[in-house]
Amino acid sequence: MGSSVEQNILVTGGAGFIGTHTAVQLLKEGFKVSIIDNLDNSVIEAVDRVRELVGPDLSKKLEFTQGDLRNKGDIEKLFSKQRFDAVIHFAGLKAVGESVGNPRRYFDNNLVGTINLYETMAKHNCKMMVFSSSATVYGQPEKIPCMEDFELKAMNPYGRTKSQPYSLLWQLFLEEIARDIQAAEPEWRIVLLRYFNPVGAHESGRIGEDPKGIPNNLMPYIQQVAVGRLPELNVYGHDYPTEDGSAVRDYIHVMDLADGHIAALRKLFDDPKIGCTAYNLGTGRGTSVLEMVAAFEKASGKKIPIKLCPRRLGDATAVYASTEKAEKELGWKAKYGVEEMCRDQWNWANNNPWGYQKKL
Ligand SMILES: NC(=O)c1ccc[n+]([C@@H]2O[C@H](COP(=O)([O-])OP(=O)(O)OC[C@H]3O[C@@H](n4cnc5c(N)ncnc54)[C@H](O)[C@@H]3O)[C@@H](O)[C@H]2O)c1
Ligand SMILES: O=c1ccn([C@@H]2O[C@H](COP(=O)(O)OP(=O)(O)O[C@H]3O[C@H](CO)[C@@H](O)[C@H](O)[C@H]3O)[C@@H](O)[C@H]2O)c(=O)[nH]1
Repeated sequence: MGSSVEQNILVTGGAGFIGTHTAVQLLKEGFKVSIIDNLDNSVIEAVDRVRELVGPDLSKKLEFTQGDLRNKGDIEKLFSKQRFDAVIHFAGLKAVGESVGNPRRYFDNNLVGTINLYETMAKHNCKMMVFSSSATVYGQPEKIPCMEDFELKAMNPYGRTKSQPYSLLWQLFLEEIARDIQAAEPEWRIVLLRYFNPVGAHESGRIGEDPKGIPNNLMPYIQQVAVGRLPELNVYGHDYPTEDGSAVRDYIHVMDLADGHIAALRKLFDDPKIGCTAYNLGTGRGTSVLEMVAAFEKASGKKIPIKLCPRRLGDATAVYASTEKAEKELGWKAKYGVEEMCRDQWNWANNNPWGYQKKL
Protein backbone atom coordinates (compact mmCIF):
# COMPACT_ATOMS: atom_id res chain seq x y z
CA MET A 1 0.00 0.00 0.00
CA GLY A 2 1.16 3.54 -0.61
CA SER A 3 1.12 6.17 2.11
CA SER A 4 -1.94 5.93 4.29
CA VAL A 5 -1.74 9.60 5.25
CA GLU A 6 -4.89 10.77 3.56
CA GLN A 7 -6.91 7.58 3.82
CA ASN A 8 -10.17 8.26 5.55
CA ILE A 9 -11.75 5.45 7.54
CA LEU A 10 -15.28 5.34 8.92
CA VAL A 11 -15.33 3.40 12.20
CA THR A 12 -18.83 2.39 13.27
CA GLY A 13 -19.11 1.60 16.98
CA GLY A 14 -15.76 3.31 17.46
CA ALA A 15 -16.56 4.47 21.00
CA GLY A 16 -16.73 0.86 22.20
CA PHE A 17 -14.10 -1.49 23.59
CA ILE A 18 -12.41 -2.69 20.40
CA GLY A 19 -13.27 0.49 18.47
CA THR A 20 -11.40 2.86 20.81
CA HIS A 21 -8.25 0.74 20.78
CA THR A 22 -8.40 0.45 17.00
CA ALA A 23 -8.98 4.21 16.61
CA VAL A 24 -5.79 4.92 18.57
CA GLN A 25 -3.75 2.62 16.33
CA LEU A 26 -5.35 3.96 13.13
CA LEU A 27 -4.55 7.55 14.06
CA LYS A 28 -0.99 6.62 14.99
CA GLU A 29 -0.62 4.95 11.59
CA GLY A 30 -1.66 8.17 9.86
CA PHE A 31 -5.24 7.39 8.92
CA LYS A 32 -8.07 9.87 9.28
CA VAL A 33 -10.82 8.45 11.46
CA SER A 34 -14.49 9.25 11.64
CA ILE A 35 -16.44 7.48 14.37
CA ILE A 36 -20.18 6.98 14.34
CA ASP A 37 -21.63 5.57 17.55
CA ASN A 38 -25.02 5.89 19.23
CA LEU A 39 -23.37 5.49 22.67
CA ASP A 40 -25.77 2.68 23.46
CA ASN A 41 -22.96 0.68 25.08
CA SER A 42 -20.28 3.34 25.45
CA VAL A 43 -19.62 6.87 26.67
CA ILE A 44 -18.18 9.98 25.06
CA GLU A 45 -15.45 9.99 27.72
CA ALA A 46 -13.91 7.00 25.89
CA VAL A 47 -13.54 9.06 22.72
CA ASP A 48 -12.07 11.94 24.72
CA ARG A 49 -9.48 9.54 26.09
CA VAL A 50 -8.59 8.38 22.59
CA ARG A 51 -7.92 12.04 21.81
CA GLU A 52 -5.84 12.39 24.94
CA LEU A 53 -3.79 9.29 24.04
CA VAL A 54 -2.95 10.38 20.51
CA GLY A 55 -2.31 14.02 21.41
CA PRO A 56 -3.60 17.28 19.96
CA ASP A 57 -2.14 16.96 16.45
CA LEU A 58 -3.49 13.53 15.61
CA SER A 59 -6.74 14.40 17.36
CA LYS A 60 -7.45 16.83 14.54
CA LYS A 61 -7.82 13.78 12.31
CA LEU A 62 -10.50 12.26 14.54
CA GLU A 63 -14.14 13.15 14.13
CA PHE A 64 -17.01 11.83 16.26
CA THR A 65 -20.68 11.74 15.32
CA GLN A 66 -23.37 10.52 17.65
CA GLY A 67 -25.61 8.59 15.29
CA ASP A 68 -27.44 5.32 14.90
CA LEU A 69 -26.96 2.86 12.04
CA ARG A 70 -30.62 1.95 12.27
CA ASN A 71 -31.30 5.44 11.00
CA LYS A 72 -30.13 5.60 7.38
CA GLY A 73 -30.23 9.40 7.50
CA ASP A 74 -27.45 9.43 10.12
CA ILE A 75 -25.15 7.42 7.85
CA GLU A 76 -26.14 9.32 4.73
CA LYS A 77 -25.27 12.61 6.41
CA LEU A 78 -21.71 11.41 6.99
CA PHE A 79 -21.20 10.02 3.50
CA SER A 80 -22.60 13.11 1.83
CA LYS A 81 -20.04 15.29 3.64
CA GLN A 82 -16.87 13.32 2.86
CA ARG A 83 -15.39 10.41 0.99
CA PHE A 84 -14.45 7.30 2.92
CA ASP A 85 -11.83 4.89 1.61
CA ALA A 86 -13.07 2.04 3.80
CA VAL A 87 -15.33 1.21 6.73
CA ILE A 88 -14.48 -0.77 9.86
CA HIS A 89 -17.80 -1.98 11.17
CA PHE A 90 -17.84 -2.60 14.93
CA ALA A 91 -21.29 -1.24 15.77
CA GLY A 92 -23.46 -3.96 17.18
CA LEU A 93 -25.05 -5.29 20.31
CA LYS A 94 -23.26 -8.26 21.79
CA ALA A 95 -24.83 -9.31 25.10
CA VAL A 96 -25.55 -12.98 24.62
CA GLY A 97 -28.05 -13.27 27.48
CA GLU A 98 -30.10 -10.26 26.46
CA SER A 99 -30.23 -11.39 22.84
CA VAL A 100 -32.01 -14.59 23.89
CA GLY A 101 -34.76 -12.62 25.61
CA ASN A 102 -35.01 -9.92 22.99
CA PRO A 103 -34.03 -11.28 19.56
CA ARG A 104 -35.98 -8.57 17.70
CA ARG A 105 -33.82 -5.85 19.22
CA TYR A 106 -30.71 -7.76 18.11
CA PHE A 107 -31.93 -8.41 14.59
CA ASP A 108 -33.05 -4.81 14.24
CA ASN A 109 -29.84 -3.32 15.53
CA ASN A 110 -27.31 -5.71 14.07
CA LEU A 111 -28.94 -6.76 10.81
CA VAL A 112 -30.91 -3.64 9.84
CA GLY A 113 -28.04 -1.39 10.94
CA THR A 114 -25.57 -3.36 8.84
CA ILE A 115 -27.81 -3.43 5.77
CA ASN A 116 -28.33 0.34 6.02
CA LEU A 117 -24.57 0.71 6.14
CA TYR A 118 -23.98 -1.46 3.03
CA GLU A 119 -26.66 0.45 1.11
CA THR A 120 -25.20 3.83 1.93
CA MET A 121 -21.68 2.62 1.16
CA ALA A 122 -22.81 1.28 -2.22
CA LYS A 123 -24.61 4.52 -3.03
CA HIS A 124 -21.43 6.48 -2.39
CA ASN A 125 -19.22 3.91 -4.09
CA CYS A 126 -17.29 3.03 -0.95
CA LYS A 127 -16.98 -0.74 -1.24
CA MET A 128 -14.31 -1.78 1.22
CA MET A 129 -15.28 -3.15 4.58
CA VAL A 130 -13.64 -4.78 7.58
CA PHE A 131 -16.29 -6.60 9.56
CA SER A 132 -16.21 -7.80 13.19
CA SER A 133 -17.06 -11.44 13.20
CA SER A 134 -16.41 -13.93 15.94
CA ALA A 135 -15.07 -17.37 16.73
CA THR A 136 -18.66 -18.06 17.68
CA VAL A 137 -19.28 -18.95 14.01
CA TYR A 138 -17.33 -22.19 14.62
CA GLY A 139 -19.87 -23.29 17.23
CA GLN A 140 -18.56 -26.34 19.06
CA PRO A 141 -15.64 -27.21 16.82
CA GLU A 142 -15.00 -30.93 16.33
CA LYS A 143 -11.35 -30.21 15.71
CA ILE A 144 -9.01 -27.56 17.04
CA PRO A 145 -7.35 -25.32 16.07
CA CYS A 146 -10.22 -23.70 14.14
CA MET A 147 -9.37 -23.11 10.49
CA GLU A 148 -11.13 -20.51 8.41
CA ASP A 149 -12.34 -23.09 5.91
CA PHE A 150 -14.15 -25.18 8.51
CA GLU A 151 -17.76 -25.70 7.63
CA LEU A 152 -19.78 -23.23 9.67
CA LYS A 153 -21.70 -26.06 11.19
CA ALA A 154 -24.03 -23.89 13.12
CA MET A 155 -25.68 -23.05 9.81
CA ASN A 156 -27.23 -26.49 9.61
CA PRO A 157 -30.39 -26.97 11.65
CA TYR A 158 -28.91 -29.70 13.83
CA GLY A 159 -25.93 -27.54 14.69
CA ARG A 160 -28.19 -24.63 15.41
CA THR A 161 -30.30 -26.36 17.98
CA LYS A 162 -27.70 -28.61 19.50
CA SER A 163 -24.51 -26.70 19.65
CA GLN A 164 -24.95 -23.05 18.84
CA PRO A 165 -26.58 -20.56 21.15
CA TYR A 166 -29.57 -19.36 19.13
CA SER A 167 -28.76 -15.86 20.23
CA LEU A 168 -25.57 -15.74 18.22
CA LEU A 169 -27.06 -16.65 14.88
CA TRP A 170 -27.03 -13.05 13.76
CA GLN A 171 -23.25 -13.17 13.62
CA LEU A 172 -23.51 -16.01 11.09
CA PHE A 173 -26.21 -14.18 9.15
CA LEU A 174 -23.99 -11.14 8.90
CA GLU A 175 -21.17 -13.23 7.47
CA GLU A 176 -23.59 -14.75 4.96
CA ILE A 177 -24.88 -11.32 3.96
CA ALA A 178 -21.31 -10.13 3.37
CA ARG A 179 -20.53 -13.15 1.20
CA ASP A 180 -23.75 -12.74 -0.80
CA ILE A 181 -23.24 -9.02 -1.44
CA GLN A 182 -19.68 -9.57 -2.57
CA ALA A 183 -20.66 -12.50 -4.80
CA ALA A 184 -23.36 -10.42 -6.50
CA GLU A 185 -21.20 -7.28 -6.80
CA PRO A 186 -17.60 -8.47 -7.17
CA GLU A 187 -16.14 -4.98 -6.83
CA TRP A 188 -16.75 -5.19 -3.08
CA ARG A 189 -13.75 -6.07 -0.94
CA ILE A 190 -14.70 -7.41 2.46
CA VAL A 191 -12.57 -8.87 5.24
CA LEU A 192 -14.38 -10.80 7.97
CA LEU A 193 -12.28 -10.85 11.11
CA ARG A 194 -13.18 -13.70 13.42
CA TYR A 195 -12.12 -12.55 16.84
CA PHE A 196 -11.39 -15.17 19.44
CA ASN A 197 -11.61 -13.78 23.01
CA PRO A 198 -10.51 -10.13 23.14
CA VAL A 199 -9.17 -9.04 26.54
CA GLY A 200 -6.66 -6.62 28.04
CA ALA A 201 -6.51 -2.88 27.55
CA HIS A 202 -4.28 -0.12 26.19
CA GLU A 203 -1.01 -0.12 28.12
CA SER A 204 -1.67 3.41 29.38
CA GLY A 205 -4.63 2.17 31.43
CA ARG A 206 -6.70 5.07 30.02
CA ILE A 207 -9.02 3.02 27.78
CA GLY A 208 -10.41 -0.47 28.33
CA GLU A 209 -13.57 -2.55 28.44
CA ASP A 210 -16.38 -1.09 30.52
CA PRO A 211 -19.44 -3.32 30.31
CA LYS A 212 -22.77 -2.10 31.64
CA GLY A 213 -24.26 -4.20 34.43
CA ILE A 214 -22.85 -7.54 35.50
CA PRO A 215 -20.29 -8.73 32.95
CA ASN A 216 -20.98 -11.87 30.91
CA ASN A 217 -17.41 -12.42 29.85
CA LEU A 218 -14.66 -13.90 31.94
CA MET A 219 -12.06 -11.15 32.10
CA PRO A 220 -14.32 -8.19 32.89
CA TYR A 221 -15.88 -10.36 35.59
CA ILE A 222 -12.49 -11.25 37.12
CA GLN A 223 -11.52 -7.59 36.96
CA GLN A 224 -14.60 -6.57 38.92
CA VAL A 225 -13.89 -9.21 41.56
CA ALA A 226 -10.32 -7.89 41.83
CA VAL A 227 -11.49 -4.33 42.53
CA GLY A 228 -14.15 -5.46 44.99
CA ARG A 229 -17.22 -4.77 42.87
CA LEU A 230 -18.17 -8.47 42.85
CA PRO A 231 -17.50 -10.99 45.63
CA GLU A 232 -16.32 -14.04 43.69
CA LEU A 233 -15.99 -15.56 40.26
CA ASN A 234 -18.33 -18.34 39.21
CA VAL A 235 -16.26 -20.83 37.24
CA TYR A 236 -18.67 -22.39 34.77
CA GLY A 237 -17.65 -26.01 34.37
CA HIS A 238 -14.93 -28.00 36.12
CA ASP A 239 -15.62 -31.36 34.52
CA TYR A 240 -14.60 -30.62 30.94
CA PRO A 241 -12.18 -33.07 29.35
CA THR A 242 -9.33 -30.57 29.67
CA GLU A 243 -6.23 -30.64 31.83
CA ASP A 244 -7.77 -28.88 34.81
CA GLY A 245 -11.44 -29.50 33.96
CA SER A 246 -12.22 -25.87 33.03
CA ALA A 247 -12.96 -24.68 29.48
CA VAL A 248 -10.21 -23.51 27.14
CA ARG A 249 -10.27 -20.36 25.00
CA ASP A 250 -7.91 -18.34 22.83
CA TYR A 251 -7.57 -14.98 24.60
CA ILE A 252 -6.16 -12.18 22.48
CA HIS A 253 -4.85 -8.79 23.59
CA VAL A 254 -7.08 -6.00 22.30
CA MET A 255 -4.03 -4.08 21.01
CA ASP A 256 -3.05 -7.07 18.88
CA LEU A 257 -6.63 -7.14 17.67
CA ALA A 258 -6.46 -3.43 16.82
CA ASP A 259 -3.31 -4.01 14.79
CA GLY A 260 -5.08 -6.90 13.04
CA HIS A 261 -7.62 -4.36 11.72
CA ILE A 262 -4.86 -2.24 10.26
CA ALA A 263 -3.35 -5.30 8.58
CA ALA A 264 -6.81 -6.11 7.20
CA LEU A 265 -7.28 -2.58 5.85
CA ARG A 266 -3.92 -2.75 4.11
CA LYS A 267 -4.94 -6.04 2.57
CA LEU A 268 -8.15 -4.47 1.29
CA PHE A 269 -6.31 -1.58 -0.30
CA ASP A 270 -3.60 -3.80 -1.80
CA ASP A 271 -5.43 -6.84 -3.04
CA PRO A 272 -8.11 -6.32 -5.67
CA LYS A 273 -8.79 -10.06 -5.60
CA ILE A 274 -9.56 -10.29 -1.90
CA GLY A 275 -13.30 -10.74 -2.52
CA CYS A 276 -14.90 -11.63 0.79
CA THR A 277 -12.34 -13.39 2.96
CA ALA A 278 -12.39 -14.50 6.60
CA TYR A 279 -9.39 -14.44 8.92
CA ASN A 280 -9.05 -15.67 12.48
CA LEU A 281 -7.61 -13.19 14.94
CA GLY A 282 -6.32 -15.24 17.85
CA THR A 283 -2.99 -16.25 19.31
CA GLY A 284 -3.28 -19.94 18.48
CA ARG A 285 -2.86 -20.79 22.16
CA GLY A 286 -5.52 -22.16 24.45
CA THR A 287 -5.77 -21.11 28.10
CA SER A 288 -8.19 -22.58 30.62
CA VAL A 289 -10.44 -20.52 32.90
CA LEU A 290 -8.42 -21.59 35.94
CA GLU A 291 -5.14 -20.72 34.23
CA MET A 292 -6.54 -17.30 33.38
CA VAL A 293 -7.55 -16.75 37.01
CA ALA A 294 -4.04 -17.72 38.16
CA ALA A 295 -2.42 -15.40 35.59
CA PHE A 296 -4.63 -12.50 36.70
CA GLU A 297 -3.86 -13.15 40.38
CA LYS A 298 -0.16 -13.06 39.56
CA ALA A 299 -0.45 -9.83 37.56
CA SER A 300 -2.60 -8.05 40.13
CA GLY A 301 -1.38 -9.51 43.40
CA LYS A 302 -5.08 -9.95 44.27
CA LYS A 303 -6.73 -13.16 45.34
CA ILE A 304 -9.74 -14.00 43.14
CA PRO A 305 -12.15 -16.15 45.15
CA ILE A 306 -13.85 -18.71 42.93
CA LYS A 307 -16.93 -20.88 43.11
CA LEU A 308 -17.02 -24.03 40.99
CA CYS A 309 -20.36 -24.10 39.16
CA PRO A 310 -22.05 -26.26 36.52
CA ARG A 311 -21.24 -25.66 32.85
CA ARG A 312 -22.83 -22.68 31.12
CA LEU A 313 -25.39 -23.63 28.48
CA GLY A 314 -24.01 -23.57 24.94
CA ASP A 315 -20.34 -23.27 25.97
CA ALA A 316 -17.74 -25.18 23.98
CA THR A 317 -15.04 -27.26 25.70
CA ALA A 318 -12.02 -25.87 23.92
CA VAL A 319 -11.71 -23.30 21.13
CA TYR A 320 -8.55 -21.82 19.73
CA ALA A 321 -7.47 -20.41 16.42
CA SER A 322 -5.28 -21.52 13.63
CA THR A 323 -3.33 -18.33 12.98
CA GLU A 324 -1.63 -19.48 9.79
CA LYS A 325 -3.87 -17.72 7.29
CA ALA A 326 -3.67 -14.31 8.98
CA GLU A 327 0.09 -14.66 9.35
CA LYS A 328 0.59 -15.62 5.75
CA GLU A 329 -1.91 -13.35 4.02
CA LEU A 330 -2.19 -10.36 6.35
CA GLY A 331 1.37 -10.47 7.66
CA TRP A 332 -0.11 -10.18 11.14
CA LYS A 333 0.67 -12.17 14.26
CA ALA A 334 -0.30 -11.54 17.88
CA LYS A 335 2.59 -10.19 19.93
CA TYR A 336 1.20 -10.46 23.43
CA GLY A 337 0.63 -13.42 25.71
CA VAL A 338 -1.61 -14.00 28.69
CA GLU A 339 0.85 -12.28 31.03
CA GLU A 340 0.63 -8.95 29.16
CA MET A 341 -3.14 -9.33 28.75
CA CYS A 342 -3.57 -9.65 32.53
CA ARG A 343 -1.04 -6.91 33.28
CA ASP A 344 -2.86 -4.40 31.06
CA GLN A 345 -6.32 -5.50 32.14
CA TRP A 346 -5.28 -4.99 35.76
CA ASN A 347 -3.68 -1.62 35.01
CA TRP A 348 -6.97 -0.47 33.45
CA ALA A 349 -9.01 -1.90 36.36
CA ASN A 350 -6.76 -0.52 39.04
CA ASN A 351 -6.81 2.98 37.56
CA ASN A 352 -10.51 2.88 36.66
CA PRO A 353 -12.25 0.57 39.12
CA TRP A 354 -15.61 1.92 37.96
CA GLY A 355 -14.71 2.08 34.31
CA TYR A 356 -15.33 5.46 32.73
CA GLN A 357 -17.61 6.51 35.57
CA LYS A 358 -16.00 9.07 37.82
CA LYS A 359 -17.50 7.70 40.98
CA LEU A 360 -19.96 5.15 42.29
N1 LIG B 1 -15.69 -8.01 22.51
C1 LIG B 1 -15.80 -9.25 22.09
O1 LIG B 1 -15.54 -10.18 22.83
C2 LIG B 1 -16.22 -9.56 20.68
C3 LIG B 1 -15.96 -10.82 20.16
C4 LIG B 1 -16.36 -11.10 18.86
C5 LIG B 1 -17.01 -10.13 18.11
N2 LIG B 1 -17.25 -8.92 18.65
C6 LIG B 1 -17.95 -7.90 17.84
O2 LIG B 1 -17.08 -6.79 17.70
C7 LIG B 1 -17.83 -5.58 17.68
C8 LIG B 1 -17.26 -4.62 18.71
O3 LIG B 1 -17.28 -5.24 19.97
P1 LIG B 1 -16.93 -4.46 21.29
O4 LIG B 1 -16.49 -5.47 22.28
O5 LIG B 1 -16.06 -3.30 21.01
O6 LIG B 1 -18.37 -3.99 21.71
P2 LIG B 1 -18.86 -2.59 22.35
O7 LIG B 1 -20.26 -2.77 22.78
O8 LIG B 1 -17.87 -2.12 23.34
O9 LIG B 1 -18.79 -1.63 21.08
C9 LIG B 1 -19.81 -1.59 20.12
C10 LIG B 1 -20.22 -0.14 19.93
O10 LIG B 1 -21.23 -0.06 18.94
C11 LIG B 1 -22.17 0.92 19.36
N3 LIG B 1 -23.43 0.62 18.69
C12 LIG B 1 -24.23 -0.46 18.87
N4 LIG B 1 -25.30 -0.39 18.07
C13 LIG B 1 -25.16 0.74 17.33
C14 LIG B 1 -25.94 1.35 16.32
N5 LIG B 1 -27.08 0.83 15.89
N6 LIG B 1 -25.50 2.52 15.79
C15 LIG B 1 -24.36 3.08 16.22
N7 LIG B 1 -23.59 2.55 17.17
C16 LIG B 1 -23.97 1.38 17.71
C17 LIG B 1 -22.22 0.81 20.87
O11 LIG B 1 -22.66 1.99 21.50
C18 LIG B 1 -20.75 0.51 21.19
O12 LIG B 1 -20.02 1.68 21.47
C19 LIG B 1 -19.28 -5.97 17.94
O13 LIG B 1 -19.93 -6.04 16.70
C20 LIG B 1 -19.18 -7.35 18.54
O14 LIG B 1 -20.31 -8.15 18.28
C21 LIG B 1 -16.86 -8.61 19.91
O1 LIG C 1 -18.24 -15.42 34.90
C1 LIG C 1 -17.74 -16.21 34.09
C2 LIG C 1 -17.67 -15.91 32.71
C3 LIG C 1 -17.14 -16.85 31.86
N1 LIG C 1 -16.67 -18.03 32.33
C4 LIG C 1 -16.08 -19.02 31.40
O2 LIG C 1 -14.99 -18.43 30.75
C5 LIG C 1 -14.89 -18.92 29.40
C6 LIG C 1 -14.90 -17.74 28.46
O3 LIG C 1 -16.19 -17.14 28.53
P1 LIG C 1 -16.53 -15.70 27.89
O4 LIG C 1 -15.53 -14.70 28.32
O5 LIG C 1 -17.96 -15.41 28.18
O6 LIG C 1 -16.31 -15.94 26.33
P2 LIG C 1 -16.94 -17.07 25.37
O7 LIG C 1 -18.11 -17.70 25.97
O8 LIG C 1 -15.79 -17.91 24.92
O9 LIG C 1 -17.42 -16.26 24.13
C7 LIG C 1 -18.36 -15.20 24.28
O10 LIG C 1 -17.66 -14.05 24.37
C8 LIG C 1 -16.75 -13.88 23.30
C9 LIG C 1 -15.92 -12.72 23.66
O11 LIG C 1 -16.76 -11.62 23.93
C10 LIG C 1 -17.53 -13.70 22.01
O12 LIG C 1 -16.63 -13.69 20.94
C11 LIG C 1 -18.42 -14.86 21.83
O13 LIG C 1 -19.24 -14.57 20.75
C12 LIG C 1 -19.24 -15.11 23.07
O14 LIG C 1 -19.90 -16.35 22.96
C13 LIG C 1 -16.08 -19.86 29.22
O15 LIG C 1 -15.65 -21.17 29.45
C14 LIG C 1 -17.06 -19.46 30.33
O16 LIG C 1 -17.87 -20.50 30.79
C15 LIG C 1 -16.72 -18.34 33.67
O17 LIG C 1 -16.31 -19.41 34.09
N2 LIG C 1 -17.26 -17.41 34.51
